[in-house]
This record gives sequence, structure tokens and C-alpha cells, in this order.
Amino acid sequence: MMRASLPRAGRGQVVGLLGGSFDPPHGGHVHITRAALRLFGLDRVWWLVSPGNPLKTNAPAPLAERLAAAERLMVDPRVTVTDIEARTGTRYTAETIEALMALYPGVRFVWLMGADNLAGFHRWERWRWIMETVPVGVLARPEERISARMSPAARIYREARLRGQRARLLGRAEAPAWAFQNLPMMKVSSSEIRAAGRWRGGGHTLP
Ligand SMILES: Nc1ncnc2c1ncn2[C@@H]1O[C@H](COP(=O)(O)OP(=O)(O)OP(=O)(O)O)[C@@H](O)[C@H]1O
Ligand SMILES: O=C(O)c1ccc[n+]([C@@H]2O[C@H](COP(=O)([O-])O)[C@@H](O)[C@H]2O)c1
Repeated sequence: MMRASLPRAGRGQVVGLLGGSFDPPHGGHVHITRAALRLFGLDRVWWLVSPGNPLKTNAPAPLAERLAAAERLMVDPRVTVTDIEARTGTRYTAETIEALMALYPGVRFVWLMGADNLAGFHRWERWRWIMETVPVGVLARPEERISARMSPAARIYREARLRGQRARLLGRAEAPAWAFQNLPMMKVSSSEIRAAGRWRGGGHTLP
């Protein structure tokens, strides 16, 4: 079931995009969203609840259940939970960003992700295009700081990193630009919650 309308954004606004399976959403997602708003100079964050991660083989719980859980958890007027990837029919992040740029001319998008995703970012479809097109904000995640910092993406784009206080300029920066933000970390993940049987939507596997 899809949402009735697309999220709104005005020209010149800076919108952070947090893509994820959110299977289920948890406090770590809320924590990094608030940190990103504060630290990267963002006006809004949209949670892009993914119909399915292209690199994951297990199907997530139904999209409607994940959206509903995300809306219950993330209550902040600056944050919108959206199923926009189901509407645009895009799965790969590069395609999604392309579609959003066409739908929202004049809006500045920033891609957000946890450090675990920076570590494997070079395996994403057209990842260099993403780096060259939108600023990228990376939030520290337990046990992932070193692998993220040593990753091919971090090494190749070393010069484009905004360090320290300059991370606040990320939202207005021209790509390539990225920032790695250390913050008090929350050791929580969707997989742990599913493994503990605390998510009734879990346990779906692809045929
Ligand atoms: N505790 C956390 N700290 C920092 N980043 C996080 C945390 N939890 C999730 N993220 C980031 O949020 C985004 C969406 O995460 P996702 O929905 O895949 O949750 P997850 O907990 O990583 O799921 P799974 O355990 O199934 O891989 C990703 O960029 C991920 O790196
Ligand atoms: O575009 C890709 O190649 C790609 C590969 C892996 C993950 N992603 C995106 O990264 C986000 C986090 O994914 P996940 O499954 O770790 O929650 C989500 O928006 C995915 O669509 C994108």
C-alpha cells in the first residue's frame, strides 16, 4: 500500500536522505537522524523506507508494516517517513537520487548513511556518480569506524572530506564532499532485533 502524497520540499532547502530497510526501525536510526540534522546543516531528513536492498537476499517485512513502525518511532516535524522508492520504482540509490533530483528541482539532497555502509560503498551501483553528485554524511557505527575510514571510498575521496567543524557546511557544499561524524554510538541493529524475535514482521525469506 502506497502513501497518498509525496513529501514536500521548497527550493533551496537541504534534505538529508536516510535510506534503509528499517526492518525494523530502531533507536539507532532516530539517533543518527537527529545527529545529522544538527551536525550537517540539514533542514529536513527523509527516511527512504526501501522496498528491498539490492544487495540483500532476504526479503524484508512488508513495506506497509515497516512504514507504520517508522512513523510510530520517528516523531519529529523535521523528519518525514516516505515510501518514495516504491513510487519511483527505483532500487539502486543512484537511480533514486536521479529521480528525486528530477522531481524536486532546486532542492539540495545529502545522502546519509552509517559507517558500515561507507565500508562497502564501492560495491554500490554507480557509487562514484553518487559521490560526485550529492554530499554524503556518514555517522559512526559501533565496530565500523576503522573499516569505514580505510575503505576505498574514503581513500579515493580523501581530499573531499570536510573535517571537524567544517562538517556543518556539508548541506551547502558542492559534491564531491563528505563528512564522517563521530558521535556517541548506539549498539543496536535491525538484525539483532530480528534475531531476538522482537519484530513480528521478521522472518520473511525470498522463494
Ligand atoms: N546503530 C546505528 N548507528 C549508526 N548507523 C546506523 C545504526 N543503525 C542503522 N544505521 C544506518 O542506518 C541506515 C539504515 O539502516 P538499516 O535499515 O539497514 O538498519 P540496520 O540496523 O543496519 O539493519 P540490519 O541489521 O538488518 O543490516 C544505514 O545507513 C545504517 O548504516
Ligand atoms: O545502490 C546500491 O547499489 C545500494 C546497495 C546497498 C544499499 N543501498 C541502499 O543503502 C541503504 C541502506 O541499506 P540497508 O539495506 O543496509 O538498510 C538503502 O537505501 C539501500 O537502498 C544501495
